[in-house]
Amino acid sequence: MDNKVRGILIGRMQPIHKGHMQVIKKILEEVDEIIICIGSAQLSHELKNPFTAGERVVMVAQALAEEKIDPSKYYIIPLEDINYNAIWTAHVKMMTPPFSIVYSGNSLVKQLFSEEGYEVRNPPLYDRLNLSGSEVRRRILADENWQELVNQSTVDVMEEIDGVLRLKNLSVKEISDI
Ligand SMILES: Nc1ncnc2c1ncn2[C@@H]1O[C@H](COP(=O)(O)OP(=O)(O)OP(=O)(O)O)[C@@H](O)[C@H]1O
Ligand SMILES: NC(=O)c1ccc[n+]([C@@H]2O[C@H](COP(=O)(O)O)[C@@H](O)[C@H]2O)c1
Repeated sequence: MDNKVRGILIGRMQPIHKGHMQVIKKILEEVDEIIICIGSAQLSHELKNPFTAGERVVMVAQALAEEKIDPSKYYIIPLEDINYNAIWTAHVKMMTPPFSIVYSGNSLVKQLFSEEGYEVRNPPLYDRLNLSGSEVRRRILADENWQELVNQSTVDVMEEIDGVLRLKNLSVKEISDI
């Protein structure tokens, strides 16, 4: 198709946070273009996966714009899960521009792509104690400072979609379902 070196980063981005942003910048030092794949696109309105694929696309796009990352350097692709791990890499390949390097810290993702002969790189984890989607969601529910873990544009999108209230309602529902 062309001879650009592309890397792919797959994560649920529930929501995108400053750890994702740092790793995206690091990957862009190593490849011509990055494919940012928003995983488990079919999931939303769950405590672990509160935001829709569409909302996550907006959060990712606006955070990248806020960081002034050249839009010609990335693709944002939502990707649904499928039931069959053995053919998942083919599903990813079908839905994305061609890529040769896979960046992931997820052992299953690494195993599936290595078995298919892809080069797999383990990107560094930045301030992992604080920079994770789980910690952002925990702080939202605990009324702690989650805003410092994400870009200002993500705080703005959360406000637009009433994301804090959604998460709190989901946690009430989960407790009442027990
Ligand atoms: N702090 C971080 N530093 C660097 N990369 C990160 C960091 N957090 C996540 N990533 C990258 O994002 C990918 C996973 O994305 P995902 O959105 O699932 O992140 P997460 O923060 O671990 O989410 P959750 O806590 O909701 O499970 C990982 O494979 C890793 O490459
Ligand atoms: N069979 C499948 O659909 C399959 C297999 C491996 C990973 N995935 C997805 O890839 C993403 C990996 O992200 P994490 O590194 O955050 O777990 C998740 O959305 C996960 O569901 C899907």
